[in-house]
Amino acid sequence: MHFGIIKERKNPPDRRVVLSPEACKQLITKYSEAQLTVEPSDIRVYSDAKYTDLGITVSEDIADCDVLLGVKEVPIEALIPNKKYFFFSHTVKKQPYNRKLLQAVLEKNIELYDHEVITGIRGQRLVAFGRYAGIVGAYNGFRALGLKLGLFELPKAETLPNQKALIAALIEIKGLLPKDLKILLTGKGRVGNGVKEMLDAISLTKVSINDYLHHSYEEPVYCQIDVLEYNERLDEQYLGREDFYKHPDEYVSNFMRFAKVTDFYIAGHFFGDGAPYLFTREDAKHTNFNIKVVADVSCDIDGPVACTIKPSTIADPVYGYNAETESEVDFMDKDAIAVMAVDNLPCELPADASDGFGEMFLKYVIPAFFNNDKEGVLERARMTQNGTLTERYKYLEDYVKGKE
Ligand SMILES: NC(=O)c1ccc[n+]([C@@H]2O[C@H](COP(=O)([O-])OP(=O)(O)OC[C@H]3O[C@@H](n4cnc5c(N)ncnc54)[C@H](O)[C@@H]3O)[C@@H](O)[C@H]2O)c1
Repeated sequence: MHFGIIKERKNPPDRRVVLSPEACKQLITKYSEAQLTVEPSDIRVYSDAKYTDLGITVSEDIADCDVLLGVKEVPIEALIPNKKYFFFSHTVKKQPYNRKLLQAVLEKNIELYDHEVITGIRGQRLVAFGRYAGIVGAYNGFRALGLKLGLFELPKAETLPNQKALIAALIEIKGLLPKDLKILLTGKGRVGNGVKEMLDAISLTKVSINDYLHHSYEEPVYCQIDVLEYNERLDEQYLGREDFYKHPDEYVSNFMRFAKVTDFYIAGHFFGDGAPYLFTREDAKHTNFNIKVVADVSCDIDGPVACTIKPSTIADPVYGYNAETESEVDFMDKDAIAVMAVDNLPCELPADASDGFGEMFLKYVIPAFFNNDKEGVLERARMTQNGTLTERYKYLEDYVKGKE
């Protein structure tokens, strides 16, 4: 089996890679029958030399590879026919902007395995960047808070080398945070726990929901909540999280009790179809609404977190939302809520994100090539084969044909 690490070609440039030099080394050491070629790249976070230093082949010639590994969508003209490809195709939700890409994959007889649908037997995702979105999202949130309140200026995350450096920068400004700051975090998945990792790394005190809602503190504190804390059933029964996932229409938001006491809100939840908005534009107008800074890692636009009216960019990460006029304003305006809603946060931490992703890929995906895919990992992630959609992805047929 000959693996190829492809050069990222999408714009804006993405510096991440599926396998770091160290991960490549591990792969060829563990599987003597594996071959590996890395396509040269001048934007990748790890230089070509870092690969060659470890004895990994770097070459423009990847025509002999069987399996090509990338992160972002591969431009159609760069797709090599008859190969197996792994990348984020952003087609599984029928995204209109990638219809042509999936059509080209089928025309070129490519076997596409999308990272987003690499799952375990119970349907859980096995490889993802969410943790890194949480890590950078928390950092960027503090950066926005410092600017908004005029308290401190943190460097941009992308200028720092790794998570350790982000933590060190936050520790330096910790003493400048408002003494009574209350931070709310929604979500307990990959993103939510990535955020939590950062809050814990700077030793912020975590408090219970009851204490968060009813007590005042003389130090910054945070509270992490999940769906059943920010929603409640219309009939007030408690039926567990699965019930919420299955019947979101039977719930209403219970978020305002938190919004009344929160200064800085970090959104790290997943928002499912049909779930109640956490807070609406009307809620944000309420005199009791206290949130001044939002780091929206979830980043659902014009929906559950009403002040997220657009995604922001790494270059210009913070904008302001005026609740009264429901419009974008300068985030430094007195009445503006400062919103950080960068939708490609892991790109700001390309080395750590690549290292972490590669570890998961080595652990969960690579073995499947050598054990006859005994866990079904490849089978579940294979979207196309022999020029057609596989059974599991047949629901994309009308999308591919341009009918929806
Ligand atoms: N801004 C970025 O750069 C970036 C990067 C990665 C992920 N994200 C987004 O962050 C969000 C969270 O991702 P994650 O990887 O932490 O997800 P996850 O599946 O690991 O965690 C999901 C969390 O949301 C809650 N949740 C609420 N409604 C749910 C539902 N209907 N189904 C499942 N879980 C539900 C879960 O209880 C859990 O706490 C996603 O919307 C994702 O698109 C953003």
